[in-house]
Amino acid sequence: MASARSAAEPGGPKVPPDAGLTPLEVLRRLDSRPRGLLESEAAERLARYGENTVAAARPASWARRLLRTARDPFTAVLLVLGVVSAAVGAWGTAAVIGTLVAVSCVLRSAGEYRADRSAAALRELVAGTSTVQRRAAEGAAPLAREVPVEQVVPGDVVRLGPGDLVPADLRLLRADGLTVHQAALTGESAPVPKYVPAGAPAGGVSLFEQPQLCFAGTSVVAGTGTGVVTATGADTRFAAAQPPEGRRSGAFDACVNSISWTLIRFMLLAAPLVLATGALMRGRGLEIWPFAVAVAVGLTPEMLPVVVTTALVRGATELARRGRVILRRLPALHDLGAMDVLCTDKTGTLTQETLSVECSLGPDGRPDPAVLRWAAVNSLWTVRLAELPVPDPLDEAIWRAAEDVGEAAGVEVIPFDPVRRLATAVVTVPARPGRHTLVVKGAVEDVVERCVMDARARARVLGLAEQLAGQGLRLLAVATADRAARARRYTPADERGLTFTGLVGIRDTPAPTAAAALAALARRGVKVTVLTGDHPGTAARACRDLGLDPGEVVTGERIDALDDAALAEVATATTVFARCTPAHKARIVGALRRAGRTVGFLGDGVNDVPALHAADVGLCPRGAVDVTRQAADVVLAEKDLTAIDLAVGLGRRSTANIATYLRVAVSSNLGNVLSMLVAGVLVPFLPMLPAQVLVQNLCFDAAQASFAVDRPDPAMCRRPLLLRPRAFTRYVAVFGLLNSAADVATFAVLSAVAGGEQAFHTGWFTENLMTQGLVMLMLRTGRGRVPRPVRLAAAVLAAAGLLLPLSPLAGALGMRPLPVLYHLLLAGVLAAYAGALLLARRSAVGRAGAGQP
Ligand SMILES: Nc1ncnc2c1ncn2[C@@H]1O[C@H](COP(=O)(O)OP(=O)(O)OP(=O)(O)O)[C@@H](O)[C@H]1O
Ligand SMILES: [Mg+2]
Repeated sequence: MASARSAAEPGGPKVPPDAGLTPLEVLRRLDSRPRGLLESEAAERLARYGENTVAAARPASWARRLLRTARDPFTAVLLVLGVVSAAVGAWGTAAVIGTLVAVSCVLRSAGEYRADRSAAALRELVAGTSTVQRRAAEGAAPLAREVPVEQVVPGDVVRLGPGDLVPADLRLLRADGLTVHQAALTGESAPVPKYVPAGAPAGGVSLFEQPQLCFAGTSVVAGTGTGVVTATGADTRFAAAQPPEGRRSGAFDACVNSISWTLIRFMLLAAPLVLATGALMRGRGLEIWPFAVAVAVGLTPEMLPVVVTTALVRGATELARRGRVILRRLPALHDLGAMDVLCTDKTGTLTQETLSVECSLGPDGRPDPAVLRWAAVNSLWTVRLAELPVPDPLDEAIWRAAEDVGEAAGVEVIPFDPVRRLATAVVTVPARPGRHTLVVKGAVEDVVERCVMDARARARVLGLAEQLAGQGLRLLAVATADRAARARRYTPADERGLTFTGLVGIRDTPAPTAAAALAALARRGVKVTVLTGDHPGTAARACRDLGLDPGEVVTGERIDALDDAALAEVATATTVFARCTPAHKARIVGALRRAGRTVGFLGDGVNDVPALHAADVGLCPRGAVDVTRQAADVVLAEKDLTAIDLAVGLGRRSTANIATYLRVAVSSNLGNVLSMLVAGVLVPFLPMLPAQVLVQNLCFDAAQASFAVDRPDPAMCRRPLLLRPRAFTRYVAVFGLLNSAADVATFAVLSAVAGGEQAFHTGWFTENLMTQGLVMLMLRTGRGRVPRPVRLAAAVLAAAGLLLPLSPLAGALGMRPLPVLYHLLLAGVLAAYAGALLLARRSAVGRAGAGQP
């Protein structure tokens, strides 16, 4: 990928985009034609100018990966402590810290590498494509075909349709109702219209405001267009704008960060505290710096990044294999586990994508095939006149049902957009020469509003719609208008003074696995809320068919009347929102998040993109349009909603394992630090040599990394699972104190049976490793058999505690063998400690901290 670029000419052909050139002049400068490039020209340009990718999209190198892992706060603090140690000449400490950092970074980047590799194959499935118009040979007809976005070259003629990502910087040649979302470049959240201005483009406005230019990194909200590529890859404005890397961090990252910073504050406090105690109580100076640093390092759960990555990679790989679910952002797995509300749109997600027309009714409610015929005229021309037809399930259903569409000829279209909820085709019919017929179809309320009819007739139509929607039908209202033919273009302002023609009812059947998936989510404590643009009656009925009680349906109009606080309250209590615009969907998601919920959003349309961005975790089916897939964190490779349930389960398992690691590691580290402070006062020598602190720490870390593959208590996975910093803090305080109490008891035993510095160091070392092994087995949450890696790690840890003082390494570590009596008494201390752990686990603090109800 990168090689093509390095061989490439920098810059590409120079076409100042705002130079006031006409479209033809732009084409000439790019050595292109309106009919598109030849395939051979495109291949030659691809080699010359390189692939159409921005540097950030290329896979990271090993060096970059390693550097990235070092950016984690613990690693940074450790590095600082290491550098300070080296500066004061404590080389041993500096070396051990260096080793800790290196091990953690290497393990972590290896994990990330594996994750990238295993996801790469699946990611191909969701890679973006674009439609280019090229010719096989001079004189051959141009052919519109999809190519991977990377293969778009300068001079290519590209077609755009709703849901497309603009693949490169473009100068428009034609456009129809084209609106694009430029937020990635301008921060402006409202979509802006793009068109080809009559005459040469006006100067003086900023580049992004120029209507004839579209930019890489933006996306098409509605309408269609054709444009010629002026710049690709690193030459685009998008590359120049250097978008912020990645996207917002989810709920899980926020929790881990909050816990991390609490610990870092503790660490920064621990070193000065040790120095001050040493100075005040024993009159010691800076010579105990290595000990102070060792204490601070002893507090860090250095393996946290490793455990997080390993647990995530394991979850993601299993998900890809079993559920064919692709995570575009690895930590999204945890957000799925924490999710307690899933907002979803309806058609194509909860109901089947293929729809079928069931009835075609006149204003009086009697069958009238003419209504369907007009609807088909509208469908046919809105699609035919689009630059890039995007198959719409409603339009497809209408074509299939309509037998003939008469002899209307299309003139122009005003494409559908989800805020207007209308699509209009302007046609001519042979019977009415010199006239234009506007054929409008769309949501019943929006069409009726623009029709000339009295209040009674309007009420009758709305009543009829209500009744049909109650049967679960999707409805399209059809209206027409007869106007004098004109050359001036039509706009939405022309959609008024219409004559109401009738209603088309379309059957919307539940997706096969939807009911089962909704039930499974309910069992897991995830509330499902439907946010649809459809009629309230249709939405309510579809929910009932899926076994979901719709309750009172809230419509978009009501949402507009609510402020954010009121909306949060309504959103928590509502199951179905109907007649939502894209902005409504995003507002509801935002309101739920502010109310403290962790929100997922599942949708497949362009109209779902703002909500996907607003959610903690965005999901979409694989068939969704490009922008939607880009906005989602999670892509369901198969149209099977039960995969969401699997993902939620795996997300919770991963979070539970990380929580176990944090609880065990932090509580025992905290206990150790407390004991060191206590021992610092009790004994006349350093309570533990820096090397001992660090070696023991290394042993703990290595053993506890096994929690990444633990099997947590199923009870933990039954509810949405989020690390709760408050409960966590209380938990580690209580268990830390218990741990320290066991240490102090050991000090008493040691002073009774074996005096001296070496004996103290050895005795405490042994006890520490053995209690650690015990805690690993007792503070994990799983029931039944302990997974082998955890069992093995705990056993090795305890054995190391017993055997290291007897080994040849003992001398180097400043340890010596201890009498049997000590070991017998130690067994007593351990038994008492185990009893205390059992009791504490059952207490309220123990249960809440372990995430149990
Ligand atoms: N191609 C179309 N032409 C005319 N009207 C349409 C078209 N597609 C949808 N509508 C109207 O707009 C309304 C909203 O549809 P839209 O697809 O924007 O909503 P949505 O939120 O995606 O709905 P869903 O939850 O069913 O997917 C529909 O109920 C329908 O009345
Ligand atoms: Mg939709």
